[in-house]
Order: sequence, then C-alpha cells, then structure tokens
Amino acid sequence: MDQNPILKIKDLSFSYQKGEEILKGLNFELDERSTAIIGQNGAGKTTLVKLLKGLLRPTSGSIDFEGKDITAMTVAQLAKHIGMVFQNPNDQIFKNRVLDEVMFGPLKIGMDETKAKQKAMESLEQVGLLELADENPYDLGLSSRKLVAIASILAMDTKVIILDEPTIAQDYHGKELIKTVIRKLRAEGKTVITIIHDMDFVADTFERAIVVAHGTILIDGTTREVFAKEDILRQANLEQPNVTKLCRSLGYDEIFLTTDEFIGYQKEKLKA
Ligand SMILES: Nc1ncnc2c1ncn2[C@@H]1O[C@H](COP(=O)(O)OP(=O)(O)OP(=O)(O)O)[C@@H](O)[C@H]1O
Repeated sequence: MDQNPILKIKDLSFSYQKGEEILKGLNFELDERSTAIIGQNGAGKTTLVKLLKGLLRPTSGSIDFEGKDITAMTVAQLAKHIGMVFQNPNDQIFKNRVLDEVMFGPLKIGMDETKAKQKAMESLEQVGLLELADENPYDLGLSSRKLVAIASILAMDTKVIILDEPTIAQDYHGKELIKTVIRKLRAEGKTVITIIHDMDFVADTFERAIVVAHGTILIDGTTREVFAKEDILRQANLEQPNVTKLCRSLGYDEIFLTTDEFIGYQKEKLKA
C-alpha cells in the first residue's frame, strides 16, 4: 500500500466568523489512496476541501503539499497541482462551448493550445461526452453538465483531484462512469479526494474513508474499518452501505462492502 503523504494537515482550524470554529484542530495526511470524506450536512467537509485547494486560508495550523506550506503558494500556483470539481457545475462553467470550457483550465495553468486540446478531448472521451464537444454546456442537462465540470478538471492533469458530490444527479450509467474515472486516476498515481453522501458508492469505490462531524474527525481508516463501526457512523448521522447493513442483520460477522463481495463469499461457502 502506498502511504507517501501528498498533503499533510497539521492542527488545522478554521472559522468563517470569530468565535465560531467550523474545523477544530484537524491532523491527518492524504496519500495516493482514493479517499472519501463523509459526514452529515454542515459537518465542515466543503470548508475542508476549500482549504486544501487554497480557496480559504487556515485560521490556524497548516497544510503542506508535497512538503511545502500551501499558504506560501498563490491560488494560481496551487491550481497546477490541485484541481477541484464543485458540487454545482454552474459555479464552474462559464464558456459557451463544451470544448472551450474543458480547455480553459489547462490553458490557464500554462499548457500550450495543442496539449490543452488533446487533454480536453481525452477527458471528454473519458466522461463519454466527446460528441458534445461543440455544444453549449448550458443546453445540456445537469448530469452532463456535471460531467463537463469533471472533464475540465481531469484535463488539467493535476496530482490531486477533489470532487464535491460527483454522483448527485447521476443515473446508474453516470455513476459507473465516475467510478471508472476515479479508479483510473488512482491507477495513474493521482490522489482523489471526494466528498460524498452515497455510502454504497463509497464502499464500492474508495479505499479510505474519513468521517467528519462537527469540525472534527471521528474516524479515519479503510472503508472496511470505517463501515464496521456502526456506532461511530450513527454519531455522525451516517448509515452503513445497504449490503453491509443487510448482512449484519442476517447475522454475518463479516463486513461486506458490495453485493459482489457477498455473492463471492457465498459461492466459496457452497463449494466448501
Ligand atoms: N461562507 C460561509 N460563511 C459562513 N458560514 C459558512 C460559510 N460556508 C459554510 N458555512 C457554515 O460552515 C459550516 C460547515 O459548512 P460546510 O459547507 O463546510 O459543511 P459540509 O459538511 O460540506 O455540508 P454539506 O454536506 O451540506 O455540503 C456550516 O454550519 C455552514 O453553515
């Protein structure tokens, strides 16, 4: 397992208003494992990723990217290394042609036109939208617009990719596509950090889960470790994935994360 820290978060606290701490002295590291940040509404997840992206500055504590304090870097410098897809694509999209939108980020961080176009086309292909390259993003439905927003960050080829609720508004096909994108990024050695409320998707896709509640980390571990802790999840108003819950209530001691895992287990048992 690769454990080289990419981002080191030390004693990180943040307040929007004096005296109202939203994040309270967080300490953790992010490495190449795909990581889901989970927690109830208002827990501080978006605030945390905005800090990682340099859009907000810590009230106290620090964030190091590959050994360098990110407060010493401008948002523009950090953009070459850390990309973020916003929850609402309308906060991100402003060009009136899909291809121009996806090329915008790469050009902005200094890629030449040819490379930016190549990256944009590859990214659009990855999210299944290549044939819509000449469309106006605002003529597309929300699910496609979200995929355009994802493609525009993929095209920037950053080391870290942060996704805020990528599966909202996606049907089965869209979710499968996003799962494939995340796995491919992981295989390429990128660090994918995702805020997400869909526990079934987390169990199926991510290696690590960090549970945030009231500005602190309640538990941080492999998804299997985290989803085994029903009591801690309850404190954060979270549920186990459906198959995990089902197997627990059927009396299994094992933690199953996906139906395929459970089916495999049953088949082995039948063979034995
Ligand atoms: N710009 C802001 N100014 C003041 N308070 C804010 C601001 N943005 C968020 N907050 C508050 O900070 C707290 C944490 O919000 P945040 O959006 O980080 O939570 P979250 O875990 O991402 O929630 P959700 O799952 O609903 O997106 C909330 O109480 C929220 O109201």
